[in-house]
Amino acid sequence: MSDIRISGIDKSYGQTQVLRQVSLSIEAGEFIAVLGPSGCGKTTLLRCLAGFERLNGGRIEIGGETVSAPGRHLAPEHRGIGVVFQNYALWPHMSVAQNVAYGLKIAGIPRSERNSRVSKVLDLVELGPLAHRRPADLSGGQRQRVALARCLAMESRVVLLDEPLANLDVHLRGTLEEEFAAFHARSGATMFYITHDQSEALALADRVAVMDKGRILQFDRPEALFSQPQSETVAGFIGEGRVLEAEDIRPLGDGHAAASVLGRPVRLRCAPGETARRRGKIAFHPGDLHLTNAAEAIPCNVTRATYRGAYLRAEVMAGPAGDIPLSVNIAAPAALSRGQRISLALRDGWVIPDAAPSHPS
Ligand SMILES: Nc1ncnc2c1ncn2[C@@H]1O[C@H](COP(=O)(O)OP(=O)(O)OP(=O)(O)O)[C@@H](O)[C@H]1O
Repeated sequence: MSDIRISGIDKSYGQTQVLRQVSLSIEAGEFIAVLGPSGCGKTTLLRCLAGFERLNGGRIEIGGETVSAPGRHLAPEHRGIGVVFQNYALWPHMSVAQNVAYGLKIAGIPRSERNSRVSKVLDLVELGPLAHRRPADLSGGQRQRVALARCLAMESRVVLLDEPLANLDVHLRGTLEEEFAAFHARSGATMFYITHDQSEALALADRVAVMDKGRILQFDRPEALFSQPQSETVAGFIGEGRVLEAEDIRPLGDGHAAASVLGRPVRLRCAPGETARRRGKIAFHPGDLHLTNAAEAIPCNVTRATYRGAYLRAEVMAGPAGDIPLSVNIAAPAALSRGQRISLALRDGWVIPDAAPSHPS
């Protein structure tokens, strides 16, 4: 079994602490993504897991075996891990087949078995006809598939992917997202995918760890990150999330709470343990705001309206003082113009828990 337990790891380079008490518990066969802005420590976390870095504290176990801990450091080649780097790390002087075979050769697999494994995995990733090409004569997507074939050939039970779609065009990214999902289904490997692109993370992963400044803020299913963020940072980071102040929050006992937002009564979702509070923060998305004629709506002034095909995107200034910027998507056909007064109703939102745990794991 290739479950991964990362427990309270710290990593510093000189005086700079890059990872702070990072803990993640990943089930065997799970596809998880680590999502965070540039410089938050994603690659460092991957390098620690792969064994390219030693820890300053904490422990990493893979399949029940301690691979990193104080006084213990298992070499990368003994961790049963495959890594797909952004630049694919292919040997330029070797053919596709030789690149895939190389790890097997180093591991001492006899030639006949090597050859049969290589041709099998190249067929799986549909590169059989290109087996004799050099990496320089392949497209970016094909090189990516060679890197995946290498993990398949090594029968890696854990595959780490470091921003594998960066630098590729939108069309190819879509195709390769499907490729990763298919690879995961076929291999049953535990996948650890790092990216700063939330659409990739949300589309591919069973669970996503949101990381900022060397810490894990929340490790959850994509839907939970979107609809039940545990902190303002996560709320603002996922899906154009917006955070606003709410007053007089009163839980109703059914997973909802009544509150006042921008001086208007609203009904929101909340955590089961939520208690009555005078003030708090709420999270919502542009799609939660709707045009309305209701008397209790939020008055707004349109500052910009942009045609987006299926909907019109409006930027408005809202609230009694007209000083709160909001974004709203209005279903087509719609016509709005700058300076127009409209009324919006907030139909959904989430009360951000007050004292958020760092993450559930
Ligand atoms: N070998 C190193 N020596 C010193 N500092 C380092 C080293 N490697 C990384 N850092 C620093 O650690 C921090 C985290 O870097 P890391 O590459 O892990 O971030 P990241 O989230 O992967 O960023 P990106 O998405 O830009 O690759 C950065 O401030 C970086 O400058």
